[in-house]
Amino acid sequence: MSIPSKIEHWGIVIDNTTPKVGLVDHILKTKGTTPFESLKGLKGALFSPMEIVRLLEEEERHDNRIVTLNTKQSLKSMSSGERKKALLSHILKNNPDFIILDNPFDNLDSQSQEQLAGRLKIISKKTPLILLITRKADRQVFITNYYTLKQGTLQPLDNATKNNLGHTTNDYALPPPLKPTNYKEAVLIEFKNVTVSYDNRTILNNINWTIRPREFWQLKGKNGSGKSTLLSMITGENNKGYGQLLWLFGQQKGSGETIWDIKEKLGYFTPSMIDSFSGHHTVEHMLISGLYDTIGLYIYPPETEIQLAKEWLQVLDLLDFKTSYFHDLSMGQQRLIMTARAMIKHPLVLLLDEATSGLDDKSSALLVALVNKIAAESKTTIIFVSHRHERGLQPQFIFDLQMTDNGSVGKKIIP
Ligand SMILES: Nc1ncnc2c1ncn2[C@@H]1O[C@H](COP(=O)(O)OP(=O)(O)OP(=O)(O)O)[C@@H](O)[C@H]1O
Repeated sequence: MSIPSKIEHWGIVIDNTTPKVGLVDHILKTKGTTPFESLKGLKGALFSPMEIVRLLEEEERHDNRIVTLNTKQSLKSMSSGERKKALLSHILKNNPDFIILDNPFDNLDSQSQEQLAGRLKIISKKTPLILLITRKADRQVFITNYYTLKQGTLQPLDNATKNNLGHTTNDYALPPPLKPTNYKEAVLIEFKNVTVSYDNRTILNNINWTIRPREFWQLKGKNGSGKSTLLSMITGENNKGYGQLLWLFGQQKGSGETIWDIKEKLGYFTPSMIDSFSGHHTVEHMLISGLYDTIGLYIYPPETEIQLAKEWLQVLDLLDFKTSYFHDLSMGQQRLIMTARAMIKHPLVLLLDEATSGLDDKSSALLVALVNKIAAESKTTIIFVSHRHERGLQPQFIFDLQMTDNGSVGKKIIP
């Protein structure tokens, strides 16, 4: 197909209530009509988290390595930033006529965001791009036409929507735990000179990190710096901690603790937990399931737990959705519920891994407000992982993974 001489690009500002699959279908169906007249007859490619989930499933279920065919590393073992780079390179190899990019900057550290912005600018000279974005900061200079979806049709973005960054919180107190903790030690987690390597490549170099009760940490670091690796050593999912000086809740790693001993003390949320969850559970039951360390509830809960869920829903301002199905909520609402689900038992440590990725500004602000509230009103230690400078987040400490040729070193920063 021939590409028109004047290349047009579109930015579509979406929020977490926008049905993205429907939007992409809409764009593909309406190419050739306003505002996509110039795409008539052209063949597009999709760059999106949904596409990465699909490729991961291809790899997992059918051993079909589409994107990483010529590399040693599987998509699964790549960091999220590396996955995005691999997908974009794969798409470009196929020379699409236009590309729809769903929140391409999400999950990228600031340097990778700049690199991607530079790459897109170059691509934009030859290929029409349609950018779906949820964050104002992700607008690109080469895009002059911004749209938003209203009642199923795309309309030029008005100033009111452009500046809609408001958020609300309410004054309900955080519900207390059903069972108070009896943890008495001064330290919760301790890494002493911990080093992790994969395939002779050092990822984490001599990490020293002491985490105490009631602390509020942000874990930062560029893509591939080892944040997920470090977290997986805390959750017990990574066996690289064995034989190292790593203590979890007073016990040295590998000294007989079970994964359930650890899970009991942790509350954990990362958005991929929702991607892979397809059950039909009510919002109330999703919340209560955090008390059982399951995702979704498989028993009838006692009255005390139903009451507790109600109090949490009041805090979240979602009481009206108590009996709705979890999967019918917007993405922003789902993230609030999953954060509260991870917190409902008042774990010793609440781990939130990229909890705001893909959220629009308003939903991110609500989630950040909830996390700050948890920090202020509970005894739980928080570890919040995010690439973005999260506006309004109030951590006491930052653990910064700084990449070197010999793996990342960790630095404690007081913001
Ligand atoms: N099982 C594995 N085999 C080989 N390499 C791995 C494996 N797991 C992680 N890595 C590599 O270790 C490095 C750190 O990955 P990790 O996912 O911990 O980074 P990250 O800081 O969480 O990145 P991102 O912000 O992009 O998610 C990456 O280069 C990744 O490719």
